[in-house]
Amino acid sequence: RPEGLGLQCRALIGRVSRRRKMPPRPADFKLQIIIIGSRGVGKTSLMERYTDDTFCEACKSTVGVDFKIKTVELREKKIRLQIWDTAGQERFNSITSAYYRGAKGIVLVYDITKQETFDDLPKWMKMIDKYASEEAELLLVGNKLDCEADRVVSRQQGERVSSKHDFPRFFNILMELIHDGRCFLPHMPLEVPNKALSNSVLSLQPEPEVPPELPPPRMRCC
Ligand SMILES: Nc1nc2c(ncn2[C@@H]2O[C@H](COP(=O)(O)OP(=O)(O)OP(=O)(O)O)[C@@H](O)[C@H]2O)c(=O)[nH]1
Repeated sequence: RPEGLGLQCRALIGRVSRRRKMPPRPADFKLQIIIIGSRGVGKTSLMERYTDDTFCEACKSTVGVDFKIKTVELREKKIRLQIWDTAGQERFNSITSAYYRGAKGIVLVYDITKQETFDDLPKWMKMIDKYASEEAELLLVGNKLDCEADRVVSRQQGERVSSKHDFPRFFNILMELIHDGRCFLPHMPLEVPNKALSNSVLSLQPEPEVPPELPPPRMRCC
């Protein structure tokens, strides 16, 4: 064994273990996002594609709620996203509505190939008005753009809904995350009406880094 190798190894191990002890830089912001919309529009698929880059072709319906965490960098700020995926079935509304309050961003999804999911939007808007915080920002998303041949909801119809409601709180944070490229929903074909971006991410108050609330038992499997 060449002389000094043992020493070198020890020195390397020392360096590695010192590096391991370095605590990760805490997030500058914590952001809770909730994904809502009718059954089967692709809420879980959006979340899983975003957090794990996976796509499940035959997912089971979500029961209650599920969540995932992802940390992203945006404009040199570290943002820890806690993404809540909710069941689209009405019978879970009493459970899912409890998760609206803490959300800073709400992604409301419909399926461009299923008229009824678009017709359900007013029902979801009522849920938002009733349970979500006034400051929450909303993003309307038409999903399953890869099924263009089966489209029944036009882009203009989506645009009309967003302008009819004309929420001042529409889009801001979430649009920034999308436009950042690396961030929210980068791989999925989506339809989001075009609106100006804002500085709202940077105007958020920093929040202390606390562990997420305990999730409900995971009752979903793919
Ligand atoms: N073609 C296509 N299929 C999709 C897309 N997103 C989701 N799906 C499929 O649509 C089905 C429903 O997807 P989910 O993600 O489970 O839908 P969900 O909104 O979470 O459903 P619930 O939990 O019942 O509310 C699954 O078979 C997915 O594979 C998409 O963008 N394109």
